[in-house]
Amino acid sequence: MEATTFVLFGATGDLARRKIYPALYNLFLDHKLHNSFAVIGLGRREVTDEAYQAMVERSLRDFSRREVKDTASVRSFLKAFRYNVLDVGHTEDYVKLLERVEQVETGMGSTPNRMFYLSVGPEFFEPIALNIEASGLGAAKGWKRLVIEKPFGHDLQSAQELNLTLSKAFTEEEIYRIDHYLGKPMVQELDVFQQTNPVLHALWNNRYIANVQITAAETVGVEERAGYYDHVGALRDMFQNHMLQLLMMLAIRLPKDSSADEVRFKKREVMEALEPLDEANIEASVIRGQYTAGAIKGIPVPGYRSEAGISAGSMNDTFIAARLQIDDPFWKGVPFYIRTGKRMKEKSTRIVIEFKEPLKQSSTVEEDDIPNLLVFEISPNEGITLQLKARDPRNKGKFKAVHIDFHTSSIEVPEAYENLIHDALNGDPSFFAHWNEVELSWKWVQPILNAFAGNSVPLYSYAAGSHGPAESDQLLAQDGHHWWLDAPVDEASEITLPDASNF
Ligand SMILES: NC(=O)C1=CN([C@@H]2O[C@H](COP(=O)(O)OP(=O)(O)OC[C@H]3O[C@@H](n4cnc5c(N)ncnc54)[C@H](OP(=O)(O)O)[C@@H]3O)[C@@H](O)[C@H]2O)C=CC1
Ligand SMILES: O=C1O[C@H](COP(=O)(O)O)[C@@H](O)[C@H](O)[C@H]1O
Repeated sequence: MEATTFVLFGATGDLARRKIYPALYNLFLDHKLHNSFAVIGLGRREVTDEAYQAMVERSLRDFSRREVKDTASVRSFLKAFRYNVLDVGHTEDYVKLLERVEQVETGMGSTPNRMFYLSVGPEFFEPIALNIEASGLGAAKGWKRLVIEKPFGHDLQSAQELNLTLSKAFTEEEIYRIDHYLGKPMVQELDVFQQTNPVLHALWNNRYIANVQITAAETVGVEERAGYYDHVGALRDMFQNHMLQLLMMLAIRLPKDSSADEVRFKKREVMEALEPLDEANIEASVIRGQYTAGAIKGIPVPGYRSEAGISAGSMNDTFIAARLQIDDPFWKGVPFYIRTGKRMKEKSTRIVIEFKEPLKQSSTVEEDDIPNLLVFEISPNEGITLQLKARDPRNKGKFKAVHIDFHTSSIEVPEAYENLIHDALNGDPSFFAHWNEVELSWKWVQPILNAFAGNSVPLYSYAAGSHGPAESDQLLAQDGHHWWLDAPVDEASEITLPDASNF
């Protein structure tokens, strides 16, 4: 870790308060911040340094996963925070910012390494990057890095344009594109499990795996974000970035101790091997859904079109499920089923790997079908479960499922933003999205965007509190598969593996 000036655009915003300050605080408590570490928060509001520090402190109390009680350490942490007024469009504000940054760096007596964190709306990414370059803020003796939040573009063309503009001020090596799913501890473990466990390594291919199911289900609706979400939908908001990143992390085959460059190269290979969809036949592989009124944990909730700020005739997707195929020697013939949606039965992000049954004659789902599954629980719970089919000693001729479980408590593991900010401060890009991945993701998604825009794909409805449209079940059923581990509707929302019995 080196001395760093952390220049935070959007310092008074929601993301900064909910994620960035708590993450920095936890890094501070874990002695992962350099002694010469300063934050300069920016926004249009007139805020004194003291008021800014009080706001940061409040955000720790409201959102930190750790109890904030040791006032001496909180005070010591807050000393690093200063605030400057800056309106993105005012070039003179960048000149004032440069003066402040230099003053702080001189005070610390440190090499001026600068991390510019853009926690602002996407319409500001380009002007900020260009003004950093024009004002000289980016010309310090030390390193400079740009951390950029999603969304990275609205479609393929706008993403390419954004990247071109950013590249006028920052090289690819200096750009850290945040995809917070890549910061989730279990996602960071995926390649390690596969690389370091000979059993998993040997099974990680189309000879043994029947299908892979990736789910990110949310119980929340559009919340306060109608203006953003109604123009974006589940495809852009979750699928193009988080879901495809999960697919890449699961499907890459890496040699042990791979470098960041190798990880990114292999992810790119996965995206290049993803079979493109035929725009004229998107509905064969993609299910688009929108929630109607229903109940979440027994509490009635309105349908999407009745949410505040959503137009009555909105055709926006709040759910998407898709079948993807990777055309490479390891994965050819293994369907990857991906789904994500708002207002679903439970909050759960997980990957389920279903293994093939060597002796099974037919591919249809049988009554007492007990599959061999490997389940990665990513959030909100963290854990891994191996479900094995075994003989039931009390019930001759029958089988039962046995489970090998490993689960951690959420207090024990760092949050995604802690991992990511720590990596960016250390110059480790392994868990950030490289431009190649982002561009290939948009390229793969673009025919679906076009089909949605032209309404050539049906928009199926699903009741809030369900597992999505019935057609998403059909997508798997036609291949002889079904989604595993969906919690029964109208029962507790905890996921329970069927017939759980631990060794
Ligand atoms: N909130 C979240 O959970 C997530 C957010 N993101 C992304 O992070 C980014 C920030 O989101 P969020 O914090 O929710 O947004 P907010 O609207 O809560 O905050 C926006 C911030 O930008 C500042 N700002 C707005 N206009 C200007 C301007 N003209 N010049 C300078 N500063 C300005 C605001 O300060 P002021 O009003 O004082 O100028 C405020 O600090 C977005 O790109 C979003 O997509 C990504 C994932 C999750
Ligand atoms: O990026 C986003 O992610 C959240 C879901 O994140 P999670 O960590 O809670 O799974 C989603 O609610 C939001 O719409 C999207 O922009």
